[in-house]
Amino acid sequence: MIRLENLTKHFEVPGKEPVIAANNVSMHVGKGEICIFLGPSGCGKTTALKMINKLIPKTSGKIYIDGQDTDELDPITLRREIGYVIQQIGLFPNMTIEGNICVVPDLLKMDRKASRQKARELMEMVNLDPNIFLKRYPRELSGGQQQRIGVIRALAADPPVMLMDEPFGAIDPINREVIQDEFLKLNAELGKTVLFVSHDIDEAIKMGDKVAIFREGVLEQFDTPDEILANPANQFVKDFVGTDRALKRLKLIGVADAIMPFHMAVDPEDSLETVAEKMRSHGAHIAVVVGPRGRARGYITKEEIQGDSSGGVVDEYIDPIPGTIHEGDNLHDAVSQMYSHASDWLPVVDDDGCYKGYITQHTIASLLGGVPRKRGDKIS
Ligand SMILES: Nc1ncnc2c1ncn2[C@@H]1O[C@H](COP(=O)(O)OP(=O)(O)OP(=O)(O)O)[C@@H](O)[C@H]1O
Repeated sequence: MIRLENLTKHFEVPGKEPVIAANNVSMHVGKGEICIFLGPSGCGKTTALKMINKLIPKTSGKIYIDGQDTDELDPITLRREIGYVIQQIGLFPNMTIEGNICVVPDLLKMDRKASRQKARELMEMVNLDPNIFLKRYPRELSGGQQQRIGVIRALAADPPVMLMDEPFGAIDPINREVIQDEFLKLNAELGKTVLFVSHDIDEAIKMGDKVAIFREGVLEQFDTPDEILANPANQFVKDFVGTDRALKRLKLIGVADAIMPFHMAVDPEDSLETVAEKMRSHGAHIAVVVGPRGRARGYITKEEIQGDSSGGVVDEYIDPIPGTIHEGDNLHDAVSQMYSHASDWLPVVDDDGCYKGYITQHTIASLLGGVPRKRGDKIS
């Protein structure tokens, strides 16, 4: 969808050597992918982004969007295809929120009624009540709400490509997490191809299908977040991603993908003999006792029941569960829970609190030691 070929930018500085802000940068970002431009201050992230919508003229190289050489497009036509979101937001203070969102559709003379309806839909998608906010002015919104409007405004004309320059950089950490989640959800539905500047490695890991790490205009590594964390290309990338890169990888793996392949759900009235056999055949150390409504009521261990030949039932050996983890959480959340409960395993539950299976520290450790993973890979 977006292809950069040897993209280069030299800024001429009077009386000095030119600054090389982009040095032969080549990459391809597929349709619907989110690519994060990451790197320290001054490494050329913003310059690379602004060359794509011609806010900064390139020195050399090529930029293709959907196979089209952007040299052949005038800047106005090009920018119609590209939504642009910046940290400073830049809403027009004298226009209502509705007016702000519909600026580009109105300029493009798109159907007024349809664009206003679209504005309402987009607002609902980021949890802003259109009946309350559409008629307000930017100063009547919080910073986080204004930034949501900045994102919606860029999406209003339905461009296939979005350029986002540290869009959530000025938002406090808690709201930033919320707005990141909202954006991911929104884009899962809209499927835009997104280039997103950040200097926050955690944001990059969370948001990016691909991450491009820059240093002094050079693209040092371009890969999936997990590949970058598992196999940094050089010492610079290794230092940049941090010494806790193994722990960061935990955020990339969903709890649902690490559930043990056997559920080991047993009934309180099951005989110990049957359960012991079931555990033996699966090599399981734990079985989870599930009540009539599907909730995890407790657990039993292999060690506890293996010497019992009294013909008893599971109910006699139930220990309380150490806590639960939701199937939609990630392994970082799970490990954190395990440590806080001093447990090496956790039962996984769904929205209704029903038992779905369990995860163990041992499996998590072996997942991290294995080959880099793509989002959605399951354990085998
Ligand atoms: N108009 C300009 N004239 C000269 N040098 C410039 C100009 N614009 C940017 N630069 C230089 O180009 C390099 C890349 O700047 P750029 O703004 O792209 O970096 P960045 O990675 O986005 O940084 P930050 O994270 O601080 O925003 C820097 O060394 C910067 O000083």
